[in-house]
Amino acid sequence: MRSPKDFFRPLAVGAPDPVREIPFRPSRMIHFFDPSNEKMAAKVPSIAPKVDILLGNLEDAVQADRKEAARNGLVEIASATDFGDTQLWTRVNSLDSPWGLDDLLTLVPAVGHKLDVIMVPKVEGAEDIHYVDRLLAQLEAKAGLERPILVHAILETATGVANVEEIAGASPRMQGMSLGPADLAASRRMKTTRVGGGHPGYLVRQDPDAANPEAPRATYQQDLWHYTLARMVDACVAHGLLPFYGPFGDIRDTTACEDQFRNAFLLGCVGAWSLHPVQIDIAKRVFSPEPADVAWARKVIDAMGDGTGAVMIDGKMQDDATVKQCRVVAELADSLAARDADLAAAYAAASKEA
Ligand SMILES: CC(C)(COP(=O)(O)OP(=O)(O)OC[C@H]1O[C@@H](n2cnc3c(N)ncnc32)[C@H](O)[C@@H]1OP(=O)(O)O)[C@@H](O)C(=O)NCCC(=O)NCCSC(=O)C[C@](C)(O)C(=O)O
Ligand SMILES: [Mg+2]
Repeated sequence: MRSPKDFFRPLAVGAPDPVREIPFRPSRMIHFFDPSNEKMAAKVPSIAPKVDILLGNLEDAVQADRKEAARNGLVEIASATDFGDTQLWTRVNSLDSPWGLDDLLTLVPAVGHKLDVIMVPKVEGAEDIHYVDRLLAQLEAKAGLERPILVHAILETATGVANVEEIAGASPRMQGMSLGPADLAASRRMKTTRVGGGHPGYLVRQDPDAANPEAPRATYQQDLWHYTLARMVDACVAHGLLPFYGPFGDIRDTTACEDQFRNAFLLGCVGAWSLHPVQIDIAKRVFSPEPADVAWARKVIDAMGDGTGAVMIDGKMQDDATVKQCRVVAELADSLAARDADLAAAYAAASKEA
């Protein structure tokens, strides 16, 4: 293990200094596109201003014989497009694949100055992050990059979940994590064939009615992903990283997608993946606090003065802890509103009414 004194030293001579804190930028959705798919690639300039993060996917969902086309397509798109304040990410192929190394060797010199974050799939432990960390430092030094490229891990194997804390703390480059429910289900031998979301068979059933044991008993579908997501959120927050829900594969079921995203939002995630244009607005809506909640948060912050003591507002007790909860909501609203005029107007109107 590196000494804490060395943790923030560059891992290659000439590489940029590692960041001390992960910058928070609006991150409500990571929109996936396949750079080898001409139709999707053609939509990039019009989608970029509508999303917080655009991700050129090189891994799963790109056919094996299209891997090079996807890699080269991403270089072309990244070079030709002005992304404004939208972040550009990529998901490279896994470290044990025939393509992962070439992805990094191609992308960093060619478009490293445009890439904010590299998503690494199937991360199993700190050793995977250490490998990428050193390699990126060497490539950054060689390319003369002035800011470090950050790393995002997908949690999609049982071993990765078991090692989630050490992955989160493996490098100052660690920006965040996402849940990978499809690979994780396979790795754990779970018996769901869905990509994220609930399952009708994973339920609890109401007790029988003693007076009428044969009467139908209500069942309640449970969240298969709650445990993993909660562990991931804690590991991320403990290490100053941003947690994201991953993909929701049932594109047509926009209602269940919204529910799953909202659970993740309430639990502490900053965003989710959008796999199809229809999921962009769902993520935008869900991961932006409700105007009424923002107005309430501001009211509590105003009433709490220096943030200590206890007061009653509209019948509810407020104190040093609740003002912190309210600051979380208000600060997120402020950072989103700074980039979104409609949201800024909605928050201002709701605060005026409150
Ligand atoms: C689901 C699919 C096949 C339906 O694609 P479609 O063409 O059948 O859908 P459509 O409704 O007919 O599409 C309408 C239009 O939108 C376009 N379009 C469609 N999607 C996009 C997009 N993302 N970005 C930009 N444009 C898009 C599409 O090209 C079409 O354009 P057109 O009107 O000109 O004909 C398609 O949306 C798609 O391929 N999405 C990305 C899938 C992906 O990236 N999967 C990997 C992430 S999930 C994962 O890896 C799991 C994980 C974490 O690893 C793990 O849990 O283990
Ligand atoms: Mg996967």
